[in-house]
Amino acid sequence: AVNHKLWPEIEKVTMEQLHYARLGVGEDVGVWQLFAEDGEMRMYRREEEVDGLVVDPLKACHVVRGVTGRELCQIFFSPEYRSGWETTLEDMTVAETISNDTLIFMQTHKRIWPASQRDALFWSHIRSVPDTEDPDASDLWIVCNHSTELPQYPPNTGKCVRVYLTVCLVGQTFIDPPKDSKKISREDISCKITYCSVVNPGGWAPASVLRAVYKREYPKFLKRFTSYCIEQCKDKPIQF
Ligand SMILES: O=S(=O)(CCO)c1ccc(-c2ccc(C3CCCC3)c([C@@H]3C[C@@H]3c3ccccn3)c2)cc1
Repeated sequence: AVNHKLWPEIEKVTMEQLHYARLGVGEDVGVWQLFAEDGEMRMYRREEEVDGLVVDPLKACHVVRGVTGRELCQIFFSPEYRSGWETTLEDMTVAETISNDTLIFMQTHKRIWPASQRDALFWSHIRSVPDTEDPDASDLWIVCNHSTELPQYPPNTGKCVRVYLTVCLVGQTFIDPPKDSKKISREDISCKITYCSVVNPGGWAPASVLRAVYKREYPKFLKRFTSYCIEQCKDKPIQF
């Protein structure tokens, strides 16, 4: 994929998102508001508008037991699992396969009344990176989704308004070694997740409506996604 014309952007945005995800909510610029909590899940947002459109950045931290960062990111990245966890999807197609770790998705999301229906066209890239801060720690896995353009999918031509998004999901595996050097099992592993998203709704939608949608949909999405991963992985050999 290194010779693809999008590669410089993919490299830049993915590494920027990795840095951004690793900033704690205290270290980041701007004030994060905790707006949802459920067990180990903490969901923060910042209220931001661009041209009068709500584009509230979102950052969610969670810990999921029994799956690795690699397994979690592979499920988030792979098209074949998406309909199992992305409940707001009406349609999804892989518009281009750039390489085995980089795809371009065209997705139509279900209409969320009273906003008009949205679609999203974005490249999606998965990679693992060594943890620079702690060389003993396991690799970080990241999936980065970033809006892009393709001539065969011009925006705002049909019924849907095109959203513009940048999303990342970062997973890091932690192993709690079992006693007397038994084989590591799923009870001994957990995964720390950071999910970041900025979604520009593309066309006008009332701020109050969008904020209500975000408040309702994001916690639901992350809970459903993580339980889906646990379900998918539980009877399979661990992929570190
Ligand atoms: O992480 S992903 O890459 C996973 C791949 O699917 C992703 C996540 C979210 C979106 C998304 C697209 C549109 C909208 C809105 C904007 C105006 C009307 C619809 C929303 C709103 C925030 C709410 C929402 C949040 C979570 C899940 C679905 N819905 C979210 C797209 C992709």
